Amino acid sequence: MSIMTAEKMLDYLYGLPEQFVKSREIDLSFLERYRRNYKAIVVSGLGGSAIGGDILRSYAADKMDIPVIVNRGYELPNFVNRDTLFLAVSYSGNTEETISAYEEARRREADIICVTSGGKLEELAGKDGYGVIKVPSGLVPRAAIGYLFCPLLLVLGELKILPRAEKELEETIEILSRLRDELRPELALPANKARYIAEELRGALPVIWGTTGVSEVAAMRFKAQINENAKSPAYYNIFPELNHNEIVGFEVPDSVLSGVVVVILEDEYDHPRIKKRIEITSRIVEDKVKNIIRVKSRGDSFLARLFSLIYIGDYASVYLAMDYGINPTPVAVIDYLKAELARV
Ligand SMILES: O=P(O)(O)OC[C@H]1O[C@H](O)[C@H](O)[C@@H](O)[C@@H]1O
Repeated sequence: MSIMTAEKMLDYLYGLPEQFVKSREIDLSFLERYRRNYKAIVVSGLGGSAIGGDILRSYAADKMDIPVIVNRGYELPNFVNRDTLFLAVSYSGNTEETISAYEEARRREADIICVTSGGKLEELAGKDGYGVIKVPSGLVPRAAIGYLFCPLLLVLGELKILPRAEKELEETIEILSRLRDELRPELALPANKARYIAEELRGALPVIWGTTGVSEVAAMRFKAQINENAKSPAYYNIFPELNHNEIVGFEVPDSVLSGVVVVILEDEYDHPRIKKRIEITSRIVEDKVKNIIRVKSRGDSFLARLFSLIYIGDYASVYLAMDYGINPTPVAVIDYLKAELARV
């Protein structure tokens, strides 16, 4: 494991708690004209910029009386109209799907706020007269998850669509600050949970399981971080859904399953029936796969618990990259894809 190749990404990871601290200083005075009764919130973005929307969606599920929808594409659902608050999130500001969705939201006369570090999105929003929350540049989108999520939470809090989450943010900062010491590269196995997970995932096919609620988004994030950082395939699913299909897929010959490592992301507040499902399912698959790793969330509040799982997964994905001798930061194949798309 060489720290050199991953230095940049490890620095970004280390700085995550400070992203929450800095985000609390965002000037939200522009929100005066957004004080309306919206019928829906739509967050539009891709990859590392969309996941903040998913966190908001799951966080808001038991707190809001209007829906939060996450849109990952060029087009918008039919319901989007002038009663919609449309949050366009793109770290670079240049993701074509998000720009297309933004333009569609403008045509539908939705109220729009952009979260970006610049690019075309900032330019368009400036020209069209919409609010822009500018986040610091110089990171990669997936490393800016604090900067990209916090504004969504703060905007909805300021507009009284969601209760303010100051205490939750405080606890999240505390838990992440503690975790980064426990997960730092210098801390060896087995005490370092992220290094342990990476070690187990090396040479394996990662299958990540979360649960509806807190760990669902963490599972989705971990899968994507393994893809982009470690350049490895990975798949995710959630309880109870996976008990109705994926669980049947463990009857194939050993040769197919012997390379699979299942990571289960658990939360103390998981529904009691979900806890039972996790136990039974683990028993069913444990002799068939290479290993099962169980990871528990930390903290009390929803945000702290969710971000604790995200943080462990983020570190594990970078350690997996290091174990493979891969630089976690560049994503050459995505750059290639974008260049090819730009030609047509
Ligand atoms: O946040 P954006 O700049 O809109 O980028 C959205 C996505 O674009 C690319 O595909 C990157 O490789 C992803 O990591 C990123 O999350």
